[in-house]
Amino acid sequence: MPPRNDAALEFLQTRRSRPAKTLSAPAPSREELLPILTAAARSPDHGKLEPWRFVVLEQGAMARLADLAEARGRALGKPDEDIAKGRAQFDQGILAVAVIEVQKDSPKIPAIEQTYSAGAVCLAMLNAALAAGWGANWLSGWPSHDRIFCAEGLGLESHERIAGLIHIATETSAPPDRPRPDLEAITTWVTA
Ligand SMILES: Cc1cc2nc3c(=O)[nH]c(=O)nc-3n(C[C@H](O)[C@H](O)[C@H](O)COP(=O)(O)O)c2cc1C
Repeated sequence: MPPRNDAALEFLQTRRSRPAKTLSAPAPSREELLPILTAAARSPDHGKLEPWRFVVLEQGAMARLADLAEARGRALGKPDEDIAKGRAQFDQGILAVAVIEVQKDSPKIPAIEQTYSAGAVCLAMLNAALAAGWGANWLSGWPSHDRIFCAEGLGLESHERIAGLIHIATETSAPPDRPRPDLEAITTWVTA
């Protein structure tokens, strides 16, 4: 058996997100972000399709995306409350990495496995950012599922979608932990 990595196990057993709205400047520099992106890209990927890519949303992009979220909300006839929520994550955003699921044609790898891989990348990025000492939070929100927002705001093509917006910046407060799943209720041991 390889040696136990107690620090890694302890981190994985206690890690928790920091709500995006509690994050403040500074965000990681490009240099500081690279190891986080490297860790995220080291994720399980059946068939080595790399069915994902990253779009780093820096501070300068946030105001534009907030306005676009508002315009899309109005065009879609959404209630004011939803429009305010849709733009808030960009109004408050400091830096976020959009993990883009990029569906690849494959005779062997089903589309759903590419989706799972993109989700794995999101968690790997979140955990790498937390391990690096940043506050981080995986968000979606209705704009991230709106094709026109994705195309106009982030340049996504028709075979691409946002798997997650991983906000990364400086934590201001650690939230209380939330209730965690009852392992007994979700685990079945099959012995025969
Ligand atoms: C795909 C996905 C999308 C999410 N979108 C949001 C969101 O838009 N807003 C939100 O408050 N939490 C959202 N969450 C929940 C948070 O990322 C996270 O689960 C919660 O803050 C607790 O995470 P922790 O277990 O890392 O502490 C989302 C989670 C996932 C997996």
